[in-house]
Amino acid sequence: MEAERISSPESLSAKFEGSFAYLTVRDRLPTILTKVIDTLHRNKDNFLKEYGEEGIQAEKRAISFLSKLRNELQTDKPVLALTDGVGDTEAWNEYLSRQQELMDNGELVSWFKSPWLYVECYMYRRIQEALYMNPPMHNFDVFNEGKTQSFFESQLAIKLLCTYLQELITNMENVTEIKLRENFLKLLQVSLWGNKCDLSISAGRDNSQKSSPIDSLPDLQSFILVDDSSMVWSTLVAPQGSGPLGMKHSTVDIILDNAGFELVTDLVLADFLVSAGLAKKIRFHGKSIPWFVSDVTKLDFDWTIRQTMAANHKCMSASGVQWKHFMKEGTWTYHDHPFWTQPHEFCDMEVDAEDLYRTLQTSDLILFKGDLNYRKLTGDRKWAHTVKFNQALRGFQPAPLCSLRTLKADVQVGLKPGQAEGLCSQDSNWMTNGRYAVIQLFSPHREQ
Ligand SMILES: O=P(O)(O)OC[C@@]1(O)O[C@H](CO)[C@@H](O)[C@@H]1O
Ligand SMILES: [Mn+2]
Repeated sequence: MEAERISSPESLSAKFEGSFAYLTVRDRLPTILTKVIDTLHRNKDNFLKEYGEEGIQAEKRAISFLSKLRNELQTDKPVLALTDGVGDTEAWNEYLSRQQELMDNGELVSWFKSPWLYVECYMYRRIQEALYMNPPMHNFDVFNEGKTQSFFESQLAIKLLCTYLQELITNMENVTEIKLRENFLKLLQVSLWGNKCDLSISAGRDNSQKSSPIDSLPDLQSFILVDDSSMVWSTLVAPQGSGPLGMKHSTVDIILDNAGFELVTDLVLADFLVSAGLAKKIRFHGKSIPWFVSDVTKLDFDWTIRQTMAANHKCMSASGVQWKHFMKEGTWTYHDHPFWTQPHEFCDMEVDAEDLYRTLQTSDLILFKGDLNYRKLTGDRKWAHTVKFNQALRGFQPAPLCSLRTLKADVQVGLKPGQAEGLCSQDSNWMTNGRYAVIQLFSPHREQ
């Protein structure tokens, strides 16, 4: 494993002028900070109503902290240690020291010189610091409005999807294995394309699902660059090559990404897995702080189930009621380990978050949703496109795992020779425009 790490390519970074990382740090991150500041301004009256003068003072201090942060970023100042003294502060500051050791010629870790993955995660953690340092604002989710809006803007697609799910469940009894497999593959793809709807890539602008998620699948098929979905199915139904369909008592872990439409697609897939007897337990993993604009927190997760239950639409509310029931009886559980909101590459997990790694080792299949998880799986490095997924994981192999990701960052491994060149000639932004996707599996049980 050590040899593999030594041969790892360089991290993506804003130091490569003109790269997507560079443009993100230069343009997208300051825009997001400006929107956060605007959100605090707009909520001034609410803070006054809720907390009186103390609320207003806290809001002012948080805004000034965030304006300073934006300035630090834009002028490429050194990255500062966190001072808020909460549970993960030390881990963050220790990670900063690690980054410092990687710098050449005594240069300081800074926004435009250090790994993009690190500084981008760090920005979201600093936004949280602005709130932690200014109670009573510490529980305020600066991204809440965008997340709830994206859920409401996708209502039609959500209703269609819930209707589709309820029909599948009603007709589940005499379904053949071929049909079951077909339905599974469809819902896996719906969950995959749900990842188009994130608000970080659009710097907070509306990016919701407007068309029918099932009807669009055939047109999207050719945009899936790596499609290991048949092997995902095999992993689910007979992981060790034994056991009849549905007898495996599998645990499936879903590492969630975005709230809004994407979360609904994940819940629908999870419902199908349980209702079809393909999984016995689903463990959802979300974020413990607001993260990358649209990522799911526990509040978003619970809110989404409540909203779905309360919908004035038969199939949607039936789905919500079922999901609430799964949570209540423990068939579904929600977890938010702090590691998910730290900047580490996942190959560090076994050492830096051993408890989480041990939990994931008990999984039969781990689904990693979204682009940021892919970046962390592959370390956000300049891999050649033909490098095997397994190699880019650099020893991160807790259990069979599958990435469901639309491409929104310039890292992609596991392509066939010539595939990337072909894509480049058709669409020069293929790695970052979210039009393409992968369903990419690593399984210790199969030859890589
Ligand atoms: O993980 P997600 O929600 O699919 O994507 C998050 C994301 O849009 O944020 C970054 C842009 O700031 C991109 O690298 C990345 O694709
Ligand atoms: Mn996200």
